[in-house]
Amino acid sequence: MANILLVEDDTTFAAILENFLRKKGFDIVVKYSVKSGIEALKNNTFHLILLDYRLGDGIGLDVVDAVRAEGKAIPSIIMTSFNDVRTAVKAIRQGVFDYITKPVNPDELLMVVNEALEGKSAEKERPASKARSAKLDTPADFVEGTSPAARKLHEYIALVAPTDMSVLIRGESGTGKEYVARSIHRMSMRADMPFVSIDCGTLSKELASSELFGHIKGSFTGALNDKTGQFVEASGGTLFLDEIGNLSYDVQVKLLRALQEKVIQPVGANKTVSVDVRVIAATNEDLLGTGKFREDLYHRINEFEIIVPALRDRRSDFQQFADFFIAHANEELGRDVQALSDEVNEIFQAYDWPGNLRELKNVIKRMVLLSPGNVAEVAALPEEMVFAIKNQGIAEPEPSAGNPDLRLHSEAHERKLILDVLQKARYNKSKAAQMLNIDRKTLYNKMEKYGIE
Ligand SMILES: Nc1ncnc2c1ncn2[C@@H]1O[C@H](COP(=O)(O)OP(=O)(O)OP(=O)(O)O)[C@@H](O)[C@H]1O
Repeated sequence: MANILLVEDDTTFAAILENFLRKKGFDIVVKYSVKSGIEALKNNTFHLILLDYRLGDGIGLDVVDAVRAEGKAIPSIIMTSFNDVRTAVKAIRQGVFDYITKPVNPDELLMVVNEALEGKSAEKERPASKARSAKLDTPADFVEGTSPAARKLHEYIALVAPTDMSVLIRGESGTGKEYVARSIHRMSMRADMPFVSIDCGTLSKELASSELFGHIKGSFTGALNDKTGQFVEASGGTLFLDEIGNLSYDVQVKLLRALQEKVIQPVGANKTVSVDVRVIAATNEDLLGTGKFREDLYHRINEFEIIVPALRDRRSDFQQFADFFIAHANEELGRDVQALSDEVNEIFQAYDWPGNLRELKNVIKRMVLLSPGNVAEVAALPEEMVFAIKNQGIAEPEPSAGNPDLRLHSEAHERKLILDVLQKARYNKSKAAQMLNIDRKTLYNKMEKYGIE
C-alpha cells in the first residue's frame, strides 16, 4: 500500500485530505511545516509527497530539495492557489511531478496521485510515440499549428535537424521545448539511435557528473557498481539537456570538453571514453544573464538557436491545441467531451496562459475529468481562474489623478479592495464579508454595483 507524506499547514484542510486519502486506501503521514516534513523523510519510506506550496516556514519546494539532496527519488505533487500557477509550472522543472490548483477537487487529486504512483508523468506520454500513430482512430500525435510563429518554428526545426549542429532551444516553461528537441532528433540522421532526455533541474549537485558521464565502482561513497553515464547511453543519438542552466560550474567544464573533444571521463576513471553524441539543450532563462553559465560553453551549445513561442503569441493555434488535449483526455479518462461552452472559450481567450501548453493540457484534463456530458462548462474550471478573468475585463477605469471627483476615487478604491479580499478569501463570500467587516448582503449589493461576478 502506498505511503504518502502530506505537508500542509492548514490543519482543517490537512485533516480532510488525510481522511479522503485514507478512505481510498493510502497510508498517510501528515506534517504541518517544512521542517517536520523533512524530519519525517528521514524516518519513513514514502512513495509520494503531497505538498502545500506556501508553508509557514518555507515553501513546498524546500521539501523537494531536501529529498533530492538525500539522493532519493520520490514523486511529489504541489498544491497551489491559482495565483501561484506560474511558480508551480516552474516547480515541475525542479523535479515536481505535477501540480493541482486549490480548491482541490477530490477526483482530480486522486487522478494525479495515481498517475504519480504509476510513474505515468504527463511528460512521459510523449507526442511522438510510434504505437499511437499506427492506430487510425486515436487522436493525432502532436499539433504543428499554422500560425506564423508555428510555421517559422517548424521551418527552423526542418532546417537544423539534418545537420549535426548543437541546438539551444529557448522558450517559456511548458511551451514544448522537449517536443521540439524530439522533433529535431526524429528528423535527423540519428533518428534510429537513442534520444536520451535529462532534466538538469532534477540532478543533485553531487550526482550530476556521475549521471552524465558515469562512474567507476568505489569512486565515491555509494558508488557500489560501475555506472554508465547518459552520454554513453545516448551513443550515436541525441542527448537532450533540459534546463541546462542548472548545471554546476565544474559539470559545465566537463560538458564543454565532451563537446569539443568528443571524449568523456567517468568519475573516478583515469581513462577517457570517446563519444559520438549530438547535444540539444533547453532553457527558459537568459543563460549569460545569470552570471553562472560559462560563455565558452554557451557559444558551443548555441550553434543554432530556436525560440519556441509562448501560447499567447500563437493564438491562432489555440483551438487546435485545445481540441488535441480534449481528444487525449477523453481517451485517457473514458469521457466524451466534444466541445467547450462559449463561456469557457471566452475565458480561455482572455487568459494569458503563463504555463503555456502544459497549463492548457492540465486545465483541459481537469475539465474533461469533471465534465459528465459532451460540453465542458465553466464549473469545471478552477474557480479562481474564472474569477480573475471575469473581473479583469470589466475593471472600472481608475479616475485620472487630475479628476477631483472624490466619489469616483473612493468607489474605484472600494472596488479594488473588494476584488482583492474576495481573491484572498478564495472566493468565499461569507469569509470576504467578514474580512471586510460588512454583512453578506452589503457585499452582494456592492458586487452588483461594481459589476463583480
Ligand atoms: N506540438 C505539440 N503538440 C501537442 N502537445 C505538445 C506539443 N508540444 C508540447 N506538447 C505538450 O505540452 C507539454 C509541455 O511540453 P514540453 O515538456 O515539451 O515543454 P517544455 O518547454 O520542455 O517545458 P519546460 O520548460 O517546463 O521544460 C507536454 O505535456 C507535451 O506533451
